[in-house]
Amino acid sequence: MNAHSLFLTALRPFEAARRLAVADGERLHGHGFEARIFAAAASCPGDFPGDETRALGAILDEAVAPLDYALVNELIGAPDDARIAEWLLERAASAQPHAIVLRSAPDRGAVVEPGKHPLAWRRFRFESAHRLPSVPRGHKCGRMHGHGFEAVIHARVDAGQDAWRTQDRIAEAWQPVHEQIHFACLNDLPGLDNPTSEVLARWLWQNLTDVLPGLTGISVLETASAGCHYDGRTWRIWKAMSFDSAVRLARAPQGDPRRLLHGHTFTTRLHLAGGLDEVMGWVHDYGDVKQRFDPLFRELDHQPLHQKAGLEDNDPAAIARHIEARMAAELPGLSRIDVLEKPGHGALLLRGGSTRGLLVP
Ligand SMILES: Nc1nc2c(c(=O)[nH]1)N=C([C@H](O)[C@H](O)COP(=O)(O)OP(=O)(O)OP(=O)(O)O)CN2
Repeated sequence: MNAHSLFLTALRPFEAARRLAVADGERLHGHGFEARIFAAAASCPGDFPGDETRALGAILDEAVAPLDYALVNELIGAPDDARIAEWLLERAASAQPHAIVLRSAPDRGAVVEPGKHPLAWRRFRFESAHRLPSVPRGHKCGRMHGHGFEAVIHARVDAGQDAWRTQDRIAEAWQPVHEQIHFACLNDLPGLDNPTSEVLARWLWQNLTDVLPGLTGISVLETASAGCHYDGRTWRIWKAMSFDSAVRLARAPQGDPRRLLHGHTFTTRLHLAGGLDEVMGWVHDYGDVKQRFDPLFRELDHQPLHQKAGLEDNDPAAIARHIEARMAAELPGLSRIDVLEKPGHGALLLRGGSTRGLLVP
């Protein structure tokens, strides 16, 4: 376990107005923003073991509070997404954040990490058919089918530039690609005869890298629960599964409601990193990840976790460790286990300690 690192994440929505000097003038407008923080578990001690995610959420809440129902320009100059995220990074300094991810609208936002260039991101949807020709006979993905795919594209914000300009550059670069893949059968496109998420992510990279300087990563979300991230060199795939469980935090002090029996709809995302199997065109079949997780899923779903041997602590970090111990041998390439107890709040256990790709999508 020594080489592993444990991160926590918390999320806080806020409503705010801002004026931005965008291409067509400086207009007052409003957003339903969402700020997400990532920090090493060691830097956000809680009041008791298992309280760390709440403690991180409290730091983020305090950081965000002045922006909620406010005019952002009164606090931050030229408040594009990256500058707001940088401001929050400073205000949440007590958690020594690894990063802040800001979403100003469902399809755009920025990522800031201390000492690094901010990134801007855009999210796009395309409606496409495909079939995977190499899967074994009877595999459902061998049939012609389709998805409402999504892609999330990250690119570096140039020094001194506004993040919205990078977001616009991403959209401009995306448009010609979108015209090829939206309302199309992916298998018909040159280079996409085996259009897995991984092959599609690489194909998008090849099509975007020359026209989008500063491109850092492409995520392809094939379904709501499965997707992959490609950074031009390596892939990371994930499969998400939800389980509904009864829990109690036995180490919470008397009077804390979390000491009482309660419950959560947990989401776990199992990530696998590696190269492509050149025949299958994938790192590992999403369906197989789900299948291998199934025995453990049955032990967690609709179960009282506080009574489960080896799972005396029921907080997301403890559950992530439990999943890691059970799944590491089952899934070679398992690189990360996320356990969220509600959307945006939970633990991320990185196997091997590398934080590459921690923040996306
Ligand atoms: N590593 C990959 N595995 C799979 C890919 C892929 O592109 N890369 N593609 C498929 C299929 O196209 C399939 O439609 C999506 O997979 P899956 O997550 O298994 O499908 P569901 O969302 O329908 O799964 P649930 O059972 O509903 O969770 C297969 N594998």
